[in-house]
Amino acid sequence: MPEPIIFAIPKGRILDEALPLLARVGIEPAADFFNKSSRALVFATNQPHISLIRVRAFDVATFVAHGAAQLGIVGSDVVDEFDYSELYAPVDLGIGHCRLSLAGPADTPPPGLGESHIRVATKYPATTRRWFAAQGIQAECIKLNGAMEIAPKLGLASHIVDLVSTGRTLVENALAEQKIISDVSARLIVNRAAFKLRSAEVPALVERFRQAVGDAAA
Ligand SMILES: Nc1ncnc2c1ncn2[C@@H]1O[C@H](COP(=O)(O)OP(=O)(O)OP(=O)(O)O)[C@@H](O)[C@H]1O
Ligand SMILES: O=P(O)(O)OC[C@H]1O[C@H](OP(=O)(O)OP(=O)(O)O)[C@H](O)[C@@H]1O
Repeated sequence: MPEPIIFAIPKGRILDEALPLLARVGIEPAADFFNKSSRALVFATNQPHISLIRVRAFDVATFVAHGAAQLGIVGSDVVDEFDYSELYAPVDLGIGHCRLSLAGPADTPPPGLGESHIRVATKYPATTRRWFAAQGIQAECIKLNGAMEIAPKLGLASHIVDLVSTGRTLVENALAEQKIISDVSARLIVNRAAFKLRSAEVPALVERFRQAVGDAAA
C-alpha cells in the first residue's frame, strides 16, 4: 500500500465553504470529522488513499511546504505571507473571499508619500513590509495574531494591516479602510516535489479541483 495522500484543511472560516467543494471532488470525510467532542486531528475519507488533517490556517501552508501534507486549502493571504518556494498554488477555489487592507483611524488621512517610516500592527508582517517597501516606506511591524483593530487606539501602532470582509470590525473600532493591498480568496496548494513524485495521484487531484471550480462557475 502506498502512503496515503495527506490533505490539509484549515479549521477556521474557510472550512464551511471547503467541505462542499471537497464533496464535489469526491472527497467525503469520515463521520468522526464531524464529531465535535473528538480530539482527533487526522481523519480518514471515503477515498482509501486520502486522509485529511485539520490545522490552523497558517499551518496548512507550513505542512504542505515541508511535504508533511501533499495538498491543502488556504487563503491567498497566507500563501503570499509565507512565499514558500516549495508551494505551488495552481487553483483559485473561488471561496473565502475578503481583502487584505491598510486601515487607520477614521479621522486621519492615509500615510502619505512624504513619510519614510510607519508602525503597523498586523498578522502579515512580510506582506506588509513588502507592500510599503515598494513605495519607499519602511514599515515597522508589530506582530499580532488577532484583534489588530484595537492597536491604534491604544498607541501600539498608527495603522493596521488586516483582513476586511464586511468592514464592520473596522467601523466598530473607529477605523477606516485606506488602501486595499490584495484581494484574497482560498487556493488549492500543492507541494511541488509531491506533484512530481506522486504523479499518479496528485496531478489528477489538482485537475479534479480545477474542474469542480469550473463547473461551479459555469
Ligand atoms: N472576514 C474574514 N476574516 C478573516 N479571514 C477571512 C475572512 N474571510 C475569509 N477569510 C479567510 O479565512 C482564513 C482563515 O481565517 P480564520 O479567521 O478562520 O482564521 P484565524 O482565526 O484568523 O486563524 P487561526 O487559525 O490562527 O485561529 C484567512 O486566512 C482568510 O483567507
Ligand atoms: O470586515 P469584517 O466582516 O468585520 O471581518 C474582518 C474581521 O474578521 C477577521 O477576524 P476574525 O473574526 O477571524 O477574528 P480574529 O481577530 O480572531 O482573527 C479579521 O481579522 C477582522 O478582524
